Amino acid sequence: MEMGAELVSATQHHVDYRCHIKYAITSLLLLLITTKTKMNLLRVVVFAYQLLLATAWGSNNVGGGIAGVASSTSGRRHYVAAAKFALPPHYQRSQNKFQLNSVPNGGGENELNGDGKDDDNISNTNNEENNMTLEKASELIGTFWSMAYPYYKESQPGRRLFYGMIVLLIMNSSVSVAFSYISKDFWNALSTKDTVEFYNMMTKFGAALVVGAPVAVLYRFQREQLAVHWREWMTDRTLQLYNSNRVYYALERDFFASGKESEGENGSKGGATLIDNPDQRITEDVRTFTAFSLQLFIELARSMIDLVSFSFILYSIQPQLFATIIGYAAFGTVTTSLLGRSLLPLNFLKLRTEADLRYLLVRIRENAESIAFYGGEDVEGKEVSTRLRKVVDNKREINVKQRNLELFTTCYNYFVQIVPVAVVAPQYFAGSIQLGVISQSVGAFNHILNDLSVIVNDFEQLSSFSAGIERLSTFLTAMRDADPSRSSEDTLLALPAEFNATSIDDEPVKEEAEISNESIQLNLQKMPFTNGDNVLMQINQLRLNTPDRNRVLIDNLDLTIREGQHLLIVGSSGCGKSSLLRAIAGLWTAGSGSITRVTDDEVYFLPQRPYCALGSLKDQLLYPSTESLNADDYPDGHRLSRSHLLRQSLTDQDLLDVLDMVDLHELPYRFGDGDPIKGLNEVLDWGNTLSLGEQQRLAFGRLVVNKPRLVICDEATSALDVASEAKMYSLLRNMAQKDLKRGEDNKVALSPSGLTFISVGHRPSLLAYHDIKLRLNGGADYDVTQIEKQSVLPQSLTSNFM
Ligand SMILES: Nc1ncnc2c1ncn2[C@@H]1O[C@H](COP(=O)(O)OP(=O)(O)OP(=O)(O)O)[C@@H](O)[C@H]1O
Repeated sequence: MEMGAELVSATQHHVDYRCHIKYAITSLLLLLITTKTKMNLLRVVVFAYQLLLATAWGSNNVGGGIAGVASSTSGRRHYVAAAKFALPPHYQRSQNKFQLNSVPNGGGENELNGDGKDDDNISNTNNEENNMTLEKASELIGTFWSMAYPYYKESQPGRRLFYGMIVLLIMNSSVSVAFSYISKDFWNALSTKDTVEFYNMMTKFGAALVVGAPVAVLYRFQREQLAVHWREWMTDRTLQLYNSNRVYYALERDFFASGKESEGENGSKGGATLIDNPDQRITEDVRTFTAFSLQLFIELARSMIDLVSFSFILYSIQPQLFATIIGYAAFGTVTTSLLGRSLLPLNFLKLRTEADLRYLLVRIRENAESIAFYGGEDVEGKEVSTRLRKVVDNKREINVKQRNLELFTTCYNYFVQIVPVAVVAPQYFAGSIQLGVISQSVGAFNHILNDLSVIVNDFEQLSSFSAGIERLSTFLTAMRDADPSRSSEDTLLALPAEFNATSIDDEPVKEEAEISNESIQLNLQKMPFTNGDNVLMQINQLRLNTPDRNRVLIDNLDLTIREGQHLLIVGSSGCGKSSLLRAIAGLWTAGSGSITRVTDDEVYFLPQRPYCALGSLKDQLLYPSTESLNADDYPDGHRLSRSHLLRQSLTDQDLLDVLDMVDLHELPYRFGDGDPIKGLNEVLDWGNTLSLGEQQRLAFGRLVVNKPRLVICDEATSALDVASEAKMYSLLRNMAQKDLKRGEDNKVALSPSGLTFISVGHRPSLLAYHDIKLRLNGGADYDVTQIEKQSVLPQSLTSNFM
């Protein structure tokens, strides 16, 4: 029962004798909360509550109200304290202790700074930097604040939930206090054998239960509601930042280009912070951050109230005990911090080694077929064992550190029983105080120590939490750095000014995503950007490096693509054909020169292996567009991007026609058991169901639906036979010419002013569909030629589409 549990919990609090700088953290946090923000309401509420408590004690004035409280609580405490002497020396955690459960957290020192230091080796970080200095602690609190505050600032439902929780927290604490009084009087009545008072207190207890139980339940419910809402908001915000301007790609590109993946390392390279396992940061780290922050806040708020009250009590009983408690707490804090400091990087490693192991297993699952064909189980199994070994080694090391830490904390906890008695014993022997005062002193001393005991009690969890804060902030900082539309002045969770930056103005948008000196300048412009000439893309003095900047793939490239001029890029394998397309897409930015092209919504890239999204066959055709965007489908505060709304409304029959155009007319019949509409809406793992050739043809169908002006194909027909390839390119040429002749009167509307395509490929048959050929020979060696007239499209292959 909740109330009973509160009583037991309140009692256990007195037994949980461990110390620490909750003073420091509490005051810093509350100082921040009350000064850095305008949370006057919170200040007023806390103050009012303290006033309420003081008034309550004043009205209960039996030989001094406050001493009365001490007396009433210390009696219970004394029993339990005595009982604890008989217990084995281990932590006795109260119900409300922070719980990270098994969710690991971490943040490597090598990552934490984000200052470009190439301190890759995590073990090297186990040094001075791991000490929790005051400066670092305040920096940490600042970081914590920058991640926690935006939610409460921006989300109105979040604020409502928070204030509701504060009110219920205060009510809940008041209920606990009320129960402690009722309990005191109850036991007094029992000890004095006052039958009338005993039954009177029984009645009061029942009445208090009727009020108190719902309050306690509602308080917990409100807390959970807030935790869920906060997590949802923060995860969604993190995801928005992750998806904005292809930040997710930039992070992966830098991480893999650094070669860290195979080494399982982390760190920074060329000024960019390398991010391992972003998926885990978005899910686990955010969840732990929000959940633990709330628990911490609640614990601190409670402790603050407690601390103020009982400090007063202790001081009024024995002033010298006050000095002792501060000294004892300081001693415990320093020693625990020294003994436990190596847990911080170990906790970071724990998170990463587990994530690396999981990542490998996911990779094996995704590539199951290839591995099975190769019979590569043994090789994969060896790598799994290696990663598992790292997980286990790390856990063993943590166990050893924890053992050492617990040796100290256990002794420390035992000593807590003796210290206050030792301080007041001389006065007792001198006959100036009674035994009861000693019991009061021990009770109040223990109570305060418990309030001060965050670090000793929860060092590992706090260290995990602080590592988690740093890990998350490193991730948020890296995302900010990787987003060209955000500046280092932006707060960590601020959405970019232009979400999914795609220029709709006549002025070119300049994207300079590279952090180091040189980067390719990508200018996006509404087309046509050269009057009368209809230039779709212009490349000037392009030098293209690999992301690690170790190689120059293309140098001094100048190229202009006009509307209707279809370009074929050829060259030997590895010369940089696909890389050029990546640069055009804005994915690779290492190098110099400029690329000016039409805006992203006018361009469609067809990779060699098309991506099949989760969803129906219809969704595959529409990808990446969607028929509607509804704000209700997204969490509170989500900013909707409009750039991928379908430009035209298409009926199911239109989509069946599109499938027909790409020779996939039987697909919806096959998957809909004869009913094509059913087949269109069938949800399957299409990437693993369709053959690569079918997927490539489906990708051509997407062009019809999405109506781009510039199509860029990277070996997009490699899995097709020559006849099918001809059909796909005929469709492209048809789309390029049709509208120029006829306007928009087709059943399935096509590009309003034609379509131009650029292809990369090896097959000579491709020459027939293109007008210009760019041959890359490596570096600055390239040539651009007109394709000979004899490479005409065979009529037999195109007649279906013209
Ligand atoms: N992430 C990367 N980091 C460093 N080098 C890379 C990266 N990706 C590709 N490369 C290298 O860049 C070079 C060009 O690759 P690219 O994919 O552009 O070749 P390609 O001309 O398209 O070859 P193919 O015809 O075989 O597809 C290759 O030597 C490749 O090894």
